[in-house]
Amino acid sequence: MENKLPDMRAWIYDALCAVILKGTYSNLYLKDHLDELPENQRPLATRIFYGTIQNWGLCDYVISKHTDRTPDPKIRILLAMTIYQIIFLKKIPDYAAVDAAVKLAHKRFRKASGYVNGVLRSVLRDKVKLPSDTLERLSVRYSIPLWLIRLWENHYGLEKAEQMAKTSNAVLPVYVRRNPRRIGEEEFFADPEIEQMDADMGRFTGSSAARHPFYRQGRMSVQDPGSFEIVKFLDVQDGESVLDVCAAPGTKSMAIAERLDSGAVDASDVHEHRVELIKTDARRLHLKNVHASVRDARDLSDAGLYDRILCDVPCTGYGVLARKPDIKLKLKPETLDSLLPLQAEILEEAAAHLKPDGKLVYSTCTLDRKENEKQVEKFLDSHPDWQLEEEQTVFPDETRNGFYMARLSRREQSKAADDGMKQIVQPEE
Ligand SMILES: C[S@@+](CC[C@H](N)C(=O)[O-])C[C@H]1O[C@@H](n2cnc3c(N)ncnc32)[C@H](O)[C@@H]1O
Repeated sequence: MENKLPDMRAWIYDALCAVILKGTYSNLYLKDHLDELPENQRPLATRIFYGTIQNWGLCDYVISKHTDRTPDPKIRILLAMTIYQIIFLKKIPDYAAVDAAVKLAHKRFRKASGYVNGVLRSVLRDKVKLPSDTLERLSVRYSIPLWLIRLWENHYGLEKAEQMAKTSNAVLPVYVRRNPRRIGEEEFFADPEIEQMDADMGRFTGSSAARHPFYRQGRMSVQDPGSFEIVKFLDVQDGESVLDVCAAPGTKSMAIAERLDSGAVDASDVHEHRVELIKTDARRLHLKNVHASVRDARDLSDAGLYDRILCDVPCTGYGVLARKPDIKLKLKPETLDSLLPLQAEILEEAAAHLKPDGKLVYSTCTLDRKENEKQVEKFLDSHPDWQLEEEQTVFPDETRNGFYMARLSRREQSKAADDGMKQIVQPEE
């Protein structure tokens, strides 16, 4: 009988071609295609797939040391995924990884199989030395471009730069957030696949959170603890009105709305298809207090005043590289400062919609002072009636993503000035 199951390495190779050559998002590719593999092959295939993406720069460096030719992009992918296995996967014998690659090369691009064999045999024979310069070594070892390692060292010091580079390759745990409206703490954490961290968050130890009954029943969501910190930092009180101006896919909006008995969240985003994600998730979680709409945060002229505003602005995403390894493939120095004007405009526009006593949180999932501290400093310089209540940088580590958050409010004096009637003196009769 003909075997209809795909060869695992051919499957991984096709998956990497889709991500690296066509720009398909890795998580979406897995969502649509992982079940083509037998269940017992999925964890290893996922590891090799993500591992190759995370270590793309290192694998490419090794290739460059073993061949004078620039390989065809497809052959480079096959070489890289095999080198990843040779360097990192102790359980796979080197010869097995190389044989599988040569067989696949023979099937897919017959003529080049000799070249693939030659490069890989050379990799097995001679170990590659990493550069001796510290920053260059970090750059190659963790597949982060040198300009970004330099930026991190410059902004946060060498130790933190190394931590960020290292954890960009971490395999982070999956965390789940309890929906307190639909399930009590005791029942939630009695589930054998959820390890309790605090009253709301747990570590998910099962194979798929999205297939867990609690997820389908709207009793839990997937969220990184660093992202949930931003929600807590916004400090929303029951009954308050909340505006989330860059809300899609809605993770933080949902976390806020679940914790309100009264009060509502206006969750808007500029991309229509992403606003659909907010609506779908609000339905799944049975949240009627989330109002999703398409809106450019640079023009909120149709919005009123709010008690709490969240500006979770688009950013370079250097804090979430471990969970979104595709970002590593697209890192380019020219994109570095490209979002600064948009972030500043969003903050400026949103601030005009805060009630006098309200609080606004500006947050990013990146580690870059220009997008974080400097952005807030610039805002405060041009708004002397505002103050920084608190700011926090959460560095990514082996357990979670990295984030920046700053809570801003108006100063006491300006609150009084905003309350116009107190300043009016009645004319004498
Ligand atoms: C960091 S993500 C937000 C994540 C979201 N807060 C959550 O917790 O699920 C940034 C969002 O900003 C949106 N965005 C980009 N430019 C925008 C603009 N001009 N106005 C509103 N949203 C924008 C993007 O579509 C993206 O969904």
